[in-house]
Amino acid sequence: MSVAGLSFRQVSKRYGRVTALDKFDLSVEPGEFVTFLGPSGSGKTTALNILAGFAEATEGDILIGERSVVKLPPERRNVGMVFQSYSLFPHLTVFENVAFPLRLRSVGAAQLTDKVREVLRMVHLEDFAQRMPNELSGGQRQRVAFARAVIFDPPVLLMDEPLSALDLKLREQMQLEIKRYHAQIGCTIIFVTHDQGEALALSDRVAVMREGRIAQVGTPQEIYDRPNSQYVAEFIGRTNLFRIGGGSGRWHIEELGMEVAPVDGVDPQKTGLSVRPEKIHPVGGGEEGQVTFDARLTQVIFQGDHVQYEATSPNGAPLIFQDHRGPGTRLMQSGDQIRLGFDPGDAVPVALDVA
Ligand SMILES: Nc1ncnc2c1ncn2[C@@H]1O[C@H](COP(=O)(O)OP(=O)(O)OP(=O)(O)O)[C@@H](O)[C@H]1O
Repeated sequence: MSVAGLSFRQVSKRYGRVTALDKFDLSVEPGEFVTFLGPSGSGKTTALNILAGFAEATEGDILIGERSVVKLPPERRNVGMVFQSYSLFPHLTVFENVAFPLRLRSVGAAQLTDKVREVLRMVHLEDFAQRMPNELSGGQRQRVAFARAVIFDPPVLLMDEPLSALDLKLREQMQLEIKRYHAQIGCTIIFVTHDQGEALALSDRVAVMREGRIAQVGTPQEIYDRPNSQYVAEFIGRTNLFRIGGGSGRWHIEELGMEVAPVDGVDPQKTGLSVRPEKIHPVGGGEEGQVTFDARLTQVIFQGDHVQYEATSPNGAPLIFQDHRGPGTRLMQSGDQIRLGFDPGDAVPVALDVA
């Protein structure tokens, strides 16, 4: 099987006065697993539909491999698809649904049967080959759709919320299957989800979308550890966002009533400091080099392996932090006065949303 990279080049899509995609630019390497992540309406499905050929770009170009595909119908783009809108054929059995792409390609009977069995085994549906789609659960249908999409070893596989109908356990199982499939076959995958955990778990790179554009694209670790903006920091996981006040010289963190060293080349007017909850810890006092401050606990949420705390700073700003529990750790109580601290290196400058 050949593996193809792809690129969106300044692709825009307008529906009347709505701009669903706005000069969208992205290059994906052959074999890469890239996820489009973003809130409802940010343009994820539009980007995938245009790549698949189900919608036409208003302007711009799309390349799969070296070839522009914008003039090709969906079936000539040679991509596998698991789309909610691209449902199973209701009058065909599971076996025939899955075999369909091979019949289109005139694959011989023996090879076809072997291959259908193999992919049905992969999605744990080998005993369901003779069922009709209306005799399956939503999750089973999604797995048949996945089997049908991958059966012809497509160089590019597109998936739009393929796991949304599954319960948590099955969802995690299918995530592993998709990861295993990708590691084994190495095709290029474009995956759409609004589940950030799923995006971080599966992808080589995540493109965080906002109003038809990419707000940030990077590895899951880059996106989580080094968000470039308040939008990305708040969309991926939870964070504490501190405002910077004061003039030149040292920066004044308003919420904590304290000063920190400025970061070169960063405009404090347009910048906040994002500190992830797990980077803030209770401290004994006087920790060298740490930013430390007083707080009062307002909420203690026990989560098994860790505890999630909510607190307020002396000037009433809300804070969140979490602690992993060592053996015999005493849980703090709501109302406790504590001292918290973080390493200044864990405060990431992020562009503030313009009000
Ligand atoms: N056929 C259409 N006609 C008019 N507007 C559309 C059409 N399809 C999408 N839009 C608009 O384009 C924008 C992007 O929609 P899109 O479906 O790409 O978002 P999404 O990020 O996939 O959202 P969701 O997570 O809800 O599926 C939205 O404002 C949507 O209302």
